[in-house]
Amino acid sequence: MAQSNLRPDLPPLRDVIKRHRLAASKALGQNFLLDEQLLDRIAAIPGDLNGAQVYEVGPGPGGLTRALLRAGAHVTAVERDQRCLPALAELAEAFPGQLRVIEGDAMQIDPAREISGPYHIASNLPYNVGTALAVGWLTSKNWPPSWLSMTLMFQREVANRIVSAGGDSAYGRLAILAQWRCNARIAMPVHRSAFTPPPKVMSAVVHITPGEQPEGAEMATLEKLTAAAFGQRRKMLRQSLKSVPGAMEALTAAGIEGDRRAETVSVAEWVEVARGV
Ligand SMILES: C[S@@+](CC[C@H](N)C(=O)[O-])C[C@H]1O[C@@H](n2cnc3c(N)ncnc32)[C@H](O)[C@@H]1O
Repeated sequence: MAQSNLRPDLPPLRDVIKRHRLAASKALGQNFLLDEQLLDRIAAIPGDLNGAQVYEVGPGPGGLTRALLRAGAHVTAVERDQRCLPALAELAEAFPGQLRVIEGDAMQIDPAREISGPYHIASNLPYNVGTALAVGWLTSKNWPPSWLSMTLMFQREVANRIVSAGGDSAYGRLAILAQWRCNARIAMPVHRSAFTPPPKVMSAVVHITPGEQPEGAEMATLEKLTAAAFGQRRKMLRQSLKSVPGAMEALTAAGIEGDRRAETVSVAEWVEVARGV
């Protein structure tokens, strides 16, 4: 695959935004990152991207996109806001053959259909659809999935819910979904002041890589169990799991006492229960 070590001189992102009149739209979750050093650090999280394929949701004026391109990645980016397309076309010209922009709604797009071969996902996600997109990629029917890693910006609270190891209020279905067959960690906290305009909340970049799917455990069973247990998270498991056939027997077989609550059960223990249902 062609690799680019060229570092074209690019105009500052502030100038791009001004010239293309990209006033941030709240409805589209637009909070732009303009600090190129920070963007280069985010683009470095997946590791060496030289010649790699990357899928990006919401390039906006192209801050993260240019960092990915500088790292030598071949980027397929989906942007909903038409106003950003001329700025992205300029970026594509500066990195010939490295950037393809799809105008559309990422909720309607399956990256595996757009990119042939494995790819990384990297995005400063629009907050209104970020969790739904990540859940879609995490619940891929094919395992290992076609994505090699995900480097995703979330509100800090959502990031904490993804990486929680249990025992706290952040722990729930999202943590289990993210961790039962993936490794998930917070790679970088990002202060709200790094964004233009600054959002009300703090953010964090989460790095997720696929692991082995545990044998004998089905995602549908895991979802059923955790929906029941975390839907009534203050209750003891012997109460909250009553509605799931076979759950009590599986709990006993896994050596988990019925008087425990959902958030005290580790991801590995939930997998063990799912195996037994
Ligand atoms: C938080 S901004 C990030 C912009 C840029 N990547 C950056 O880091 O500065 C989110 C971007 O996602 C775009 N967006 C919002 N909803 C989208 C959707 N459903 N599909 C594709 N892009 C979307 C917005 O227009 C915006 O450009």
